[in-house]
Amino acid sequence: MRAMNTLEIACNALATIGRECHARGWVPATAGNFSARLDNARILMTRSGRHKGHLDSGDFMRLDSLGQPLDEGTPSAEAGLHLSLYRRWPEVGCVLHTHSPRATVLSRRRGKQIALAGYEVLKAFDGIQTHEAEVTLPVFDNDQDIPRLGARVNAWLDRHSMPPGYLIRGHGLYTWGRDIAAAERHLEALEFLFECELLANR
Ligand SMILES: CSC[C@@H](O)[C@@H](O)C(=O)COP(=O)(O)O
Ligand SMILES: [Zn+2]
Repeated sequence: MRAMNTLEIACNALATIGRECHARGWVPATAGNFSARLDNARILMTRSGRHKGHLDSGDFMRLDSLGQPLDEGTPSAEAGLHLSLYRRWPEVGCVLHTHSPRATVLSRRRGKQIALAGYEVLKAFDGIQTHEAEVTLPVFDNDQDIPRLGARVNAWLDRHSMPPGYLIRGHGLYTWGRDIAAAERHLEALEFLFECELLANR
């Protein structure tokens, strides 16, 4: 049997994450977008408007590091937010954006950031070895103008160390990792922590 190439492996892995996220209600009604770094020059990105629970290889396209399409079609409307993260951190290999009810409700309830502290599951994040830790997620007001939203995100990231993700108010979560598995782990950990925060502050 022929071995799968990097592109096929990434498409399959992101499609699997899409199915799992859809089953959990985290990517309703075509919401969300996913990407993975293929190599130094190319990013694999979901096409705009595709249902993330039913992704196949035709639902992805490749972009160069500046966001120029390398395949025909229209990439995610939020591709610019993904590309900024890849440009900022060469070690980032995958970016996942989801619209879970928990992330949406929590982002509407709180101020400009959410602090997560004292949880064992914080150890799911790279570099954290104890529950006696705190991570802070910024919350940005939503904006349909993605370059303008991206500029606000970048201004915050310029002044802080890498968070495990960020929330967009009333919209959803962006998270990432050094590879697809790490980004998925961060997504699951953050969703668990969001649920804990909501349960604790009903
Ligand atoms: C179902 S509305 C969701 C969109 O507005 C957007 O926020 C989103 O996550 C998906 O956009 P897409 O262009 O398909 O990547
Ligand atoms: Zn979205």
